[in-house]
Amino acid sequence: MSPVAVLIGPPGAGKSTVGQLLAERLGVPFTDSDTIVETQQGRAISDIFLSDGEAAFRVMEREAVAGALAEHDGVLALGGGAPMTEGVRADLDGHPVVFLAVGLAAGVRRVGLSTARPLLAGVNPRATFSALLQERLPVYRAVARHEIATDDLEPEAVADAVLAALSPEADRAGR
Ligand SMILES: Nc1ncnc2c1ncn2[C@@H]1O[C@H](COP(=O)(O)OP(=O)(O)OP(=O)(O)O)[C@@H](O)[C@H]1O
Ligand SMILES: O=C(O)C1=C[C@@H](O)[C@@H](O)[C@H](O)C1
Ligand SMILES: [Mg+2]
Repeated sequence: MSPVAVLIGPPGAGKSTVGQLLAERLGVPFTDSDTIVETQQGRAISDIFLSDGEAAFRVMEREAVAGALAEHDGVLALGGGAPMTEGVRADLDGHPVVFLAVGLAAGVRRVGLSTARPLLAGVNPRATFSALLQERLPVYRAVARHEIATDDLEPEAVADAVLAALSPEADRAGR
């Protein structure tokens, strides 16, 4: 058993929102590596960052992703930074990975100033988000089979685009 779709992308790309829609459409379960880590740890990711640090979180995240890739046969959304871990990238090989892309303006608008995202909780979330996009874009692209630009699409339309990309024909052609 393995996921029918794995969604990656920066914070605010819509992985959780679109992932749930997609799972409903396909009649399969949805899970999110962030939720798996929080459930296993019994605390919020912001608390894990605060007390254990990011490196410790990345280890927990890698284990959560590996487990879900092996066992979850629905839609899986990954934490925004998960593909930056080499072991996660190796584990993603062969899975139907879809990159939900979002530009700086839309991304910042969507994430707002939520303290639930520890990496963006600094003094200049816009600059942080911009640097994060630059660093991660090539990595997201390298691991994904498909890329969907979400800036001008409602979540329902993004779900449509993911379904179209994952249709057997498009998938075989790597489109
Ligand atoms: N295509 C979209 N158009 C407009 N708003 C969107 C779209 N996708 C998501 N949103 C909104 O943006 C916010 C962030 O979406 P979501 O939590 O799904 O992102 P995420 O990729 O899971 O982020 P994170 O990595 O932080 O978990 C939510 O308020 C959601 O309703
Ligand atoms: O972009 C990131 O590095 C993160 C995104 C969230 O999904 C969480 O996994 C965590 O806040 C880190
Ligand atoms: Mg999410």
